[in-house]
Amino acid sequence: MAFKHAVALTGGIASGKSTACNLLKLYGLRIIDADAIARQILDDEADAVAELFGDEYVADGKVDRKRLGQLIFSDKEARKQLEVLLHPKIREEIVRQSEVQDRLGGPYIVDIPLFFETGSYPIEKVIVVYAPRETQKKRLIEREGLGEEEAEARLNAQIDIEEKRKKATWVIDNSQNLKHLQRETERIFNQITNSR
Ligand SMILES: CC(C)(COP(=O)(O)OP(=O)(O)OC[C@H]1O[C@@H](n2cnc3c(N)ncnc32)[C@H](O)[C@@H]1O)[C@@H](O)C(=O)NCCC(=O)NCCS
Ligand SMILES: Nc1ncnc2c1ncn2[C@@H]1O[C@H](COP(=O)(O)OP(=O)(O)OP(=O)(O)O)[C@@H](O)[C@H]1O
Repeated sequence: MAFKHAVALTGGIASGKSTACNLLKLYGLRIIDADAIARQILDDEADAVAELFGDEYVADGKVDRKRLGQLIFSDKEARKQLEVLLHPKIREEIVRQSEVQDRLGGPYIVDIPLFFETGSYPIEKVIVVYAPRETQKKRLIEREGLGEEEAEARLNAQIDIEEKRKKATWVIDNSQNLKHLQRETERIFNQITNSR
């Protein structure tokens, strides 16, 4: 069963999904945030994380996200293990929240960074927040203080942004400044509401 009123929002790492969602919120759209759900679930799974990867990844009962990020973006096998632990639970919670929002009617946004990678969400309309790979990399390095190599590893952990762009129902172009992103977001908000 597809979620009739849902619009998925995805993109690449640091392409501007959260920034675009904050702007869409200003138009009154409801947002389900997969990263926030994933954060909560990871905290609940601290014991399992320690068992899988070692006690050094947990301090005072909380997962050391920075340290875990360094591991999982440089080690494909570890990333797979973390995904096997978290993704079914993340999916379950997103589906639960989408059922609630679908009953309320639409449209509403489901911000899922790995929408195409997981391929497991019954949502037909998809916004891709687009910025070219080099721009993603620059913003990622600035935001996280990463080195070039670490940023490349994070980009390589996802389907390339050009591929995602081709599969979009709508593209929000975030290759320029924030003023431009505001105009893009308004344009897509109008298209979402007019397409119904
Ligand atoms: C590894 C973790 C602890 C790093 O935390 P950190 O605070 O540094 O990053 P944050 O959670 O803000 O994620 C930033 C971005 O990284 C990308 N990302 C996260 N996990 C993955 C992954 N498994 N594969 C590819 N990209 C990923 C997404 O674009 C996400 O938006 C965290 O990303 C995590 O728990 N990942 C596994 C859960 C997951 O797959 N989340 C993606 C959303 S469903
Ligand atoms: N148009 C823009 N111009 C300059 N900086 C921007 C622009 N859009 C977003 N940024 C900055 O780039 C970084 C990435 O943006 P944001 O956090 O919204 O991306 P994201 O896709 O949600 O990232 P992630 O995949 O890591 O969750 C942030 O530091 C944000 O402030």
